[in-house]
Amino acid sequence: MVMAPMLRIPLPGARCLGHLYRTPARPIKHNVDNSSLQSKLSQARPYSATLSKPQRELLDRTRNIGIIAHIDAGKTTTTERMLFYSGFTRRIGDVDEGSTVTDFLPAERARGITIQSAAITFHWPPEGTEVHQNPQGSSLPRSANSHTINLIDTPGHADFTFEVMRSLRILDGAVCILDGVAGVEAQTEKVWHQASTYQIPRVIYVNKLDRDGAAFGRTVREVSSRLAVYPAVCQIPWFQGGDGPFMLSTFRAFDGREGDDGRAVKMMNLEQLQSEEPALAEEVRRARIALVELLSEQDESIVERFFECDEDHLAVSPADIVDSLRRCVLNPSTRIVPVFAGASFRNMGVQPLLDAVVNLLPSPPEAPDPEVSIGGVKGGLRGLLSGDLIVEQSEKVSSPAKGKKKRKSASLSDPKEAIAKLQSCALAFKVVNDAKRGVLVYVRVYSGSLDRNSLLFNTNLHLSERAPRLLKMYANDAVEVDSIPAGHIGVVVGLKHARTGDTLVSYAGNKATPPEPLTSLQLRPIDVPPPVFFTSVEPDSLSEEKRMQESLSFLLREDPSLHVSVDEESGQTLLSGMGELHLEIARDRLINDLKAKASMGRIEIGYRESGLGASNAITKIFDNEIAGRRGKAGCTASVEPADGKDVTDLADEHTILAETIDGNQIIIRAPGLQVESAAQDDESGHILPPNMDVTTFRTALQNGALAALARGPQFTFPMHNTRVRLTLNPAEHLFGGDTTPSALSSAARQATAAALQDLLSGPGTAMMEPVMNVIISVDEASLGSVVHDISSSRGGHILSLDEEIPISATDAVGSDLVEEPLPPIDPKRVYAPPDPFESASVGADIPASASTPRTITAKVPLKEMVGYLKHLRSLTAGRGTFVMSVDRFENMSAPRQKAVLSELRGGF
Ligand SMILES: Nc1nc2c(ncn2[C@@H]2O[C@H](COP(=O)(O)OP(=O)(O)OP(=O)(O)O)[C@@H](O)[C@H]2O)c(=O)[nH]1
Repeated sequence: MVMAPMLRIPLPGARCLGHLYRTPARPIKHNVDNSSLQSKLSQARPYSATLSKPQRELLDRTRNIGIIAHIDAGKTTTTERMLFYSGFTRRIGDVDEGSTVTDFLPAERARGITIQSAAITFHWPPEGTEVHQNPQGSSLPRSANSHTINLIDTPGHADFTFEVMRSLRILDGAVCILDGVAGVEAQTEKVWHQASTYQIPRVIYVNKLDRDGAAFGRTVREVSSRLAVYPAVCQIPWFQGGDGPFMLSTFRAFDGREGDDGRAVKMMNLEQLQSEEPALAEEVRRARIALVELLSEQDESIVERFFECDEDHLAVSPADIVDSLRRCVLNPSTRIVPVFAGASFRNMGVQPLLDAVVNLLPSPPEAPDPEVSIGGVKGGLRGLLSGDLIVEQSEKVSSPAKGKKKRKSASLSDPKEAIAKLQSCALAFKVVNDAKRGVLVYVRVYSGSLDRNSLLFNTNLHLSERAPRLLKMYANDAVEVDSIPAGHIGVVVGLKHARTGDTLVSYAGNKATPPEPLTSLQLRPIDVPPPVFFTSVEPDSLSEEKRMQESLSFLLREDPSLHVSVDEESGQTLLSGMGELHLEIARDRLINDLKAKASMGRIEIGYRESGLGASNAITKIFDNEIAGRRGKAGCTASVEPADGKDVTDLADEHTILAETIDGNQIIIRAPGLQVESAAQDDESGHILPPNMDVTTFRTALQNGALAALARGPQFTFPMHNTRVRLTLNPAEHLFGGDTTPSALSSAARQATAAALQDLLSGPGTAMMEPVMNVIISVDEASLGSVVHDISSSRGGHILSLDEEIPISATDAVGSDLVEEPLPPIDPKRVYAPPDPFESASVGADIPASASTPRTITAKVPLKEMVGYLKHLRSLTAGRGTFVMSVDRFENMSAPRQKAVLSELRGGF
C-alpha cells in the first residue's frame, strides 16, 4: 500500500537557539590549582597529544558502541546483519535457528536471548573502502571511509539490569532499537534512562517495520512523549504497492527489495523519486524541512547555512544536515535524537544505520568524560589527568570523617605526583572462560596504553597482576597485540583475579602497589544491587566439592552480581542473584558450560532480618588455636537499626572504617591506636600488631562482622539495614604477636553475633522482604483490570499512571549522575510521517483508543510478582509487559511474617 500524503504544521518557535533545555551540570567536586606539575600531568592525558597521525586517525575512526533495547526488539538479528554487511560473516546468522555469532554461550543459543555482553570488532564500511576525495569536490561523510566498530551487545532482560549498567558505562555511543509494533516499552524507557545517566549519545532504530501493525509515526511520537527527547526523523518507511517496505533516507532515496540479502540497493535522488513515487517524494520534502527546522532550534551553524541558502530548507545540503545532527547528538543538552527505520530480518535499514553509527556517534576522544572516583573525590577522568580535579591528601580512614582534622603521614605521597605516575587505566567489563584460550578479561582502556607484561593494580581487589598476553577479539577469533591504547577495547589473557567491573591501573616505578591515592581510582563506579533470590548448590559427591567451588568462584568473577555464601549451621552453599532467570542461567553455566557436577535446589526469595532497636555493647575476647597457631584478640560490638544516616557522617577521628556493605553499615573505631608507620616511634601510642598493616587489620575486623551479619538471630536470614559498631580498645584487645588477623576476625564475629543475639532479649527482630519498583505497560482497555489486580490481589501500591519512569535506588547506581527529570515534550509539536492507517492530518489530536499505551508504576512485594508475566499476559490479551527492580527491603507485618514462614516451612 502507498501511504497517503499529509500536511505538516511547521514547528512553532523554530530557530530559538539552543539554550532552552540545558541539563544541570554534573556535580563535580574540584578545586582548580595551577601547579607546576601541570605540564607533567598533561602527558598523562587520556588521548595524548603525542599520538602519531595514523594513531590519531585510528582513534578518530573508532566507535565503541552498544545496542540497547527491549527484549526481542531485534538486537541479535540486527547485529548479525551488521556483521554480514561488514564482511565479517559470510552468511546471515539466524536467532530462530540458533546460529548467531554474538549469542555464543550455549545457554544463550538455547534460549534465544542475549545474556552476556559480547564484544565484537568489525569494520564499516568494510576495510578497503577508502575514498579520500569526492569527485564533486564537496565534503565527504565520515562513512566514506572504513571505521573500526567495537560493538558491545548488551543484555535485554530485566534480570540483567546490573549487567546492562556495567556494559553501558564503557560505551561512547549507543543504538537504541525499538520494535515498530510494540513502540517504546517499559524496558526501553528503563534502559534509556540508564544510558542517560552516563550521557551516552544515541540514535534510535525502529525495527520490525515489515510486521503487521507496525507504526513508525506512532513510535516516533512515543519517543518524544515517553523518552522526553526530540526525534529527528532521518528515514521514512514506505510501503510500495503492498510489496513490503521501501526504505528511504531523507537525503538520498534507496530501494531495498525483499528476498535478497539487502546488499544490492538502488539509489535515487529526489528528482528521480519524484517521477517514480511522487507521494513519497512529497513526504521526503516535509521530513527534510522538519529536520532543518528542528536542528535550527538547537544549532546556530545550521541557521547560518539556512540563511545562506536563501531560507530554502531543501537547499541546505545533506552534508550540512549530517554535521548539524552530529553536533546535536554529541551535545546531550540539545535532546535531539536521530531516528532511523528498518526491518533487519528482511535485510532492510541496517546499512544506513551503520552509516549513522559512523557519521553521528562519537569517536573515543569526543565521548563524554568518564566519571571517576579517587580518594573520596568524584569528577571526570580528563579533569583528573589535567590536574583540574584535585584529590586531597589521603587519610588514614577509608571513608574520611567529614570536618575532622586530618593527619598527614610522612609515608604518604603527594596526590599530584602520584597521578602523574599513572601510565594507564582500564575497566574490565567482561570476564569469559574460553575453552581454547582460558580466562579472557575484556578491557576498555581509558588513558595511556595498556602494554603487554605491564603490572596491573586492581583497585577493587587491591592486588597486582601481570598482563602476560593481550588480544584484539573478533567474536571467536583473536589477534595477539603488544598494547591496547586509550579509547580501544581488547582482551587481557592470563589474569587470575580480575573480575567484571574492576578498575585496573598501571603506573611508573617498580613498587608492588601504586602510590596513594591511585590505589582508590575507580572508573565509573557502580554499586552492586542486593540479591533477592537464592538457591542452594550441592555437589553430587564429596569429591566434586572442590570442582564446584572453583566453578562458582569463576562464575562470581564473570558476574559479581551473584553472591555465594555458606550457611554456617547446615554447611550448605547458597547462591543468590537478582532474579529467577539470573539464577537459572547461573545453573546452566555451572552445570552445562563449566561442567560442575552439582545440583541446585529450589529458587527462593531472599528474605532478610533486621533489629527493631539497639542492642547492648558486648565484649568478646577470642583466645584459641587456629590452624595450629595461637590467636588472641578482643572486640566490643553493638548493633542498631541504620536509620538512613550517611555512614561517613558517623565517623570521628578514631574511626578506621565506616562503610555500607551489602545493605548494612560497619563502623570500626580504634581509639588511641597509631596506624601510620611514622607514628610508631611514638611511645605513648598503641601500635598495630607486628607484621600487620592497617588494611589487613581493618579487613579482618570487617570480615568478622560480615560473617556474623550473614545470619540473623531469630529467622536465620541475613541481617539488613543494621549498623554494627565495633570498638577495639588497644590496651585491652590487642595481645602483641598473638593478635593475628584470624583472631581479630573471630573476635569481631563473636562480638557481633552476641550483640545480634542480645536483640532477642530486648527489642527483638523482624523479617524483611524485597519490595519491587514495578513498571507495567498495558493498553487502555486492560488498564482497569491490571490496576485492580496489583492493588487488591497483590498488596501493591500504585504510585502513578503514565508518568516518567522513576529511577529506583538500584538503577541509579552512580546516583550522583542521575539527572533531574526533563521537561516533557508535546508529541503534537513533533514531525512524524503518517502511518498507513492514519488520516492525512498530522498535528491533529491522535484519538485516544483502546490501544493507547498506558504505564502503571507501582511498588509490590517481590513474592507477589513471582510468575506475574503469565498472569499479566492473560489479563491483557498477551500485550502487557513489565519491568521491575528492587526498590528496598521492608519490614513485614506480624501476620504476613507468620504466613510467609509457615509457607516456607511447609515448602521444605
Ligand atoms: N518480522 C520481523 N521479525 C524480526 C525482525 N527483527 C527481528 N525479528 C524477530 O524477532 C525475534 C527476536 O529477535 P532477536 O534478534 O533475537 O531479538 P533480541 O533483541 O536480540 O532479543 P534478546 O537477545 O532476547 O534480547 C526473532 O524471532 C527475530 O526473527 C524484523 O525486522 N522483522
